Amino acid sequence: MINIALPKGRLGKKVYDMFAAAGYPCPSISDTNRKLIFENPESGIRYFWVKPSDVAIYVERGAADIGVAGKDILMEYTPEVYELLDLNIGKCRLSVAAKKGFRDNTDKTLRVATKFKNITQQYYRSHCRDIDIIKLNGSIELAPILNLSDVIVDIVETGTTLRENNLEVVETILPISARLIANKANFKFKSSRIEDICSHMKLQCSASSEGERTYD
Ligand SMILES: Nc1ncnc2c1ncn2[C@@H]1O[C@H](COP(=O)(O)OP(=O)(O)OP(=O)(O)O)[C@@H](O)[C@H]1O
Ligand SMILES: O=P(O)(O)OC[C@H]1O[C@H](OP(=O)(O)OP(=O)(O)O)[C@H](O)[C@@H]1O
Repeated sequence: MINIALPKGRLGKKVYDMFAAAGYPCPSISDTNRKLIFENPESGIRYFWVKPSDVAIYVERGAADIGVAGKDILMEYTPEVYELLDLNIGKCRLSVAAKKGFRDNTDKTLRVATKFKNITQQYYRSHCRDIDIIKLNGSIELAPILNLSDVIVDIVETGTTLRENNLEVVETILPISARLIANKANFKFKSSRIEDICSHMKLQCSASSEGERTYD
């Protein structure tokens, strides 16, 4: 049996559709009821719906053999997993953004609101810039508007949230996409099965590429 952690939410359906098209469907799967585990005994595949930021934990600890997580999550939490494949979906960027016209041109400690504490710390350390991190869990764009922070470090996909709140990208830190990851020990025990899944998924990546997005 191969246990696969799927991210709930905006990535979930796209990711499952890729697995199904790659030859690993699970007819009973649904994201509209409260069931979390779905099994296809014929193909020996079991899917779990997991909170996106938790996928890497399930995989790292072996509760799932493989799973799909955004590069943002992998960079932030650096789980001990194998990153097998860039699925080329869930494309976005992690960016520094601020109110239109903001310039970081004083020596004052910069106040940065973000969900991504570790990436933010690393980024500003590499720029030798003193910062005060304000850890938020959502609606990050509110922080500079209400003067809770000077800038934010957050995900930008279409740019709509920034635009509708009169913010703009200052700098891009990291391009992001969804990655297929595997538990290190389970990969050894189940290598032929997992490699098989990986190569079938790879064919889907090239077949169903989202294409290049244009950003603001
Ligand atoms: N517009 C976007 N906003 C956030 N994440 C995005 C976006 N576009 C693509 N992604 C990718 O999708 C992944 C899952 O995002 P989603 O918003 O579904 O989860 P989340 O609500 O941020 O996760 P959690 O509930 O675990 O905090 C992100 O980790 C990122 O890699
Ligand atoms: O560039 P866009 O297409 O507008 O997407 C970016 C927005 O989407 C995410 O928020 P999410 O919808 O996950 O809500 P949140 O504020 O609760 O994190 C992200 O944190 C940005 O706010």
